[in-house]
Amino acid sequence: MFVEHPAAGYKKIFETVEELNEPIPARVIGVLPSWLGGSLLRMGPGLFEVGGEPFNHLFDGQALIHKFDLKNGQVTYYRKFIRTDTYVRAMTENRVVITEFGTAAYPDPCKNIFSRFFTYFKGIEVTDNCLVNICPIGEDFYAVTETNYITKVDPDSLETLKKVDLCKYVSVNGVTAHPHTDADGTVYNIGNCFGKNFSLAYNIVKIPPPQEDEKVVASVFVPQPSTCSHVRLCSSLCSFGMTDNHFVFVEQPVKINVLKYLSAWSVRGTTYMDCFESNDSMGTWFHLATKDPADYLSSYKFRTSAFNIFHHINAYEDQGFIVVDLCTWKGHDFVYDYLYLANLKGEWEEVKKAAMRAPQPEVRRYVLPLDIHREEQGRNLVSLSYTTATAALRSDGTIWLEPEVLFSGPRQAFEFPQINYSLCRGKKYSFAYGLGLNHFIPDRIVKLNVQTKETWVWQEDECYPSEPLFVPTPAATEEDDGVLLSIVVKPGAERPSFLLVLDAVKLTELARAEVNTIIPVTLHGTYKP
Ligand SMILES: CCC[C@@H](CCO)COc1cccc([C@H](O)CCN)c1
Repeated sequence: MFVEHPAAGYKKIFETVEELNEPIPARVIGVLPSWLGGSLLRMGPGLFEVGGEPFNHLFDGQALIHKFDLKNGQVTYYRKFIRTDTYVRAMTENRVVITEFGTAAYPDPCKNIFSRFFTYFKGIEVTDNCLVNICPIGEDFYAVTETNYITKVDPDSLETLKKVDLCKYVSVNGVTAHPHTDADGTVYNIGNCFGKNFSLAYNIVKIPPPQEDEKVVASVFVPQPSTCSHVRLCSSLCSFGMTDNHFVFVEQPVKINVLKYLSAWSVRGTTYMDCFESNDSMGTWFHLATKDPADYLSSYKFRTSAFNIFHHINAYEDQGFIVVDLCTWKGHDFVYDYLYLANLKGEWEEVKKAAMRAPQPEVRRYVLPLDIHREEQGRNLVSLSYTTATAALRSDGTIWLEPEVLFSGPRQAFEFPQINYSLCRGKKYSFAYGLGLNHFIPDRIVKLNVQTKETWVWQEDECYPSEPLFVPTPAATEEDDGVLLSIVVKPGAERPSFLLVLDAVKLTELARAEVNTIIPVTLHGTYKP
């Protein structure tokens, strides 16, 4: 059923590399589509220790931006560290200065006992380590994590341009690394707001398309705080769904302990990971808001059994229902507990053992009925012919959801999902592309027909790919007429990394562009035509 990795070659994608001073040529094998001329931009961790002090978690390494330029069948590769405050200060002081997701910074050992003591009472310095994604916003590109800091980057020179504090524009403590972009260029995002007197909310943020020389200004779009399931805890949000007329966001039973988060790490060595706690009784809630006018629909109380969710695949409206496709991890234990580097860099038998205890991955379809008449309870309200997902009214006025499983394999996740976004975002669709995680180790690329459940796989021995990005063939009308781009690491090879170009219909290889350097793990990215 799944490939074994006893040689543990995957360790190499979690090791520090140096940035490049100028782009390096890649050796192209195969034939690149002549129309494919642009840049693949991706973010990931690239520095995994400072001054001999290792980072602990997958989301701690210092942000490294990667760029594959494709032009007239030629390919070059380039990468630079983002000059974030956290990176610059770590380089200057040769130690971990800013607390990262799973690694605590300690006061400067060179300072005297008093100044060290008082650093514990200074507000926390929230990290700007934008290692998760690179997103186009209007004409600009921002490297992002999930805190309030986003970093403007030049997509050609990879120079760091400007650090932006979203708190100056909207009341959010952070936004997801997965914004949605409308056909008219409007960018939407969602974030936690643990505002004044802890009025917890999930605020949806709207960044209008750039008018002439108007600054990119965000505004809070769904102002009313949504009733968080718990008064002091809000859920960690990683992505959300957007249809033609609605936003869908899932409140998962992994909560941020706001008191801990805002108490300035007073407990020595607190990290962001220490601020999460699982709620073992709420299950998982779905929330709906309308887009225009912006309004939170508090009467829709959708409930289901507990799961973790980081990545929405797509959501669309059909005959009065909202269809929501998700990459879930069953249960309320926090999946990020299994993403410490010590775990990901372990021996293969250890990696498999850890994954046995973890929440199990499953691609699921949930269907949310929009017109709820207070009719008899228990009846299935979903009347779509093509899905077995159900929704039933309960005596307490909530609506219990049961999913249709689109893909499931023991410790085989279909994750980092991508679609033909420009054609299908918010629309009824057929194809999702994903990175296959084998006991959390990325070792294959998968295509899933979400209507028929048919799958296609690209896999090669000792190869560790990244999230596959779909690029449509110009003027294509077929949903899967295009290519998939993925960065693959093959540690034993003479040229140990390559850009893989697959035909998206059957995942057949068109070309690969090999470079003689290891490219560490990348999380998300974008293709700039
Ligand atoms: C207690 C959690 C706080 C929230 C921000 C406030 O909404 C998450 O904060 C971080 C901090 C560092 C790296 C990250 C990564 O983006 C995670 C992986 N997606 C998230």
